[in-house]
Amino acid sequence: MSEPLLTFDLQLRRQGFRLEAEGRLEPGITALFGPSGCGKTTLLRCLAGLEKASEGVIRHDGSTWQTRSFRLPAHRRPVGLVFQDMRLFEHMSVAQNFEFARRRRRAEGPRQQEVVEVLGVAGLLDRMPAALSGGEAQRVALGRALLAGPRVLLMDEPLAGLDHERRARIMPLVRAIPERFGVPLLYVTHTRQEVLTLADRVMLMDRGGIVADDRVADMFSAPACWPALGGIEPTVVWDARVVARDNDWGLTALASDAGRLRLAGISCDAGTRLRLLVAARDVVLTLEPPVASSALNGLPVQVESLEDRGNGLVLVRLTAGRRAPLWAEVSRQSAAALRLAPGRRVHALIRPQLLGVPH
Ligand SMILES: Nc1ncnc2c1ncn2[C@@H]1O[C@H](COP(=O)(O)OP(=O)(O)OP(=O)(O)O)[C@@H](O)[C@H]1O
Repeated sequence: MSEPLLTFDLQLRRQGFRLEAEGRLEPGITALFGPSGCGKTTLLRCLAGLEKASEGVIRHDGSTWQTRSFRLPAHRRPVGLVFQDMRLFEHMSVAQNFEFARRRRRAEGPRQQEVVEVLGVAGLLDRMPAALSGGEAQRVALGRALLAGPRVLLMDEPLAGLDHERRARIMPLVRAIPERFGVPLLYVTHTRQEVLTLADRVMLMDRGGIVADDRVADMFSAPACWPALGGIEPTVVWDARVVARDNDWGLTALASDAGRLRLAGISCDAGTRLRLLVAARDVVLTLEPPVASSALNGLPVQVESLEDRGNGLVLVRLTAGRRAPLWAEVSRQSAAALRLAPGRRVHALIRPQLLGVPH
């Protein structure tokens, strides 16, 4: 596993609320997810040095930002902040906003040309903030944060004010940041879809504490986490990589821990990383590999355990390929007919859903 870049062990007391959060930020995008009022924004503010009453320790890549006796002021922490309300300087053009950020730099930062190109804002440089749409302003805010040369980017529901289409356009840009600029991102969101499409990891927060921190695929596949993720139905998330295109049939072949898969209706280059979601109700079990079926994806699987849901349905935990988890929901009658029991090998026909942004 890669070295953590940022570690924290923080406490803060307010009337009716107590933050006691310990964790670490890994490279890539970490979604900070949890119910309203659990302390997500407060944690971001503590990391940025904006909560004077916070106590505890923050270390970043060999340097110390905070201990019991020392506190690096907010303006000296190499942190970029992007909020929903993005606070561009209204009296400066986009180019001047960028220039201001570049002058604030204390260390190396990305080239403006690269940031402008990645965020697609070349045509906006002469505009004033008041003349930008919500999506444009958010891209400019992101550019400004990047040009200040942050070592950690903290984003608090940056896309919450945007409609679905604008979000969908900005998400791949956000997704590209850690790799392109070498900056890890802590991203507060209320939206499960954003967690699934954007994040490498999820930090689950509840009542002021970090209650779980894991890879998205592991978190979403674990029943113990389903209530905290908003009561999702049994589901697994698999990360996969495009290995080939079959242009005759318009199919894309993917490699995943579960085995080889094929998807229709997408067009991606070999090597593109994708994320798939497979809901238990989109899995059909058969004793033999299907001879004739319209399902594109059939995998040999092994039964791990069964849970009678009490409503005529049985939830079956399976493993596929290199121990990729899979859930199937079948009727009690089907479970009996297939003689499902731990260790039994059967076949699963699955219908994976592709999640928005390449990973
Ligand atoms: N300025 C403030 N003064 C006093 N209490 C505050 C202040 N800001 C937030 N709180 C309280 O601190 C707790 C944590 O708030 P915080 O905004 O960090 O939660 P959150 O998880 O970000 O919520 P949301 O998802 O609704 O944005 C809540 O109980 C909130 O009411």
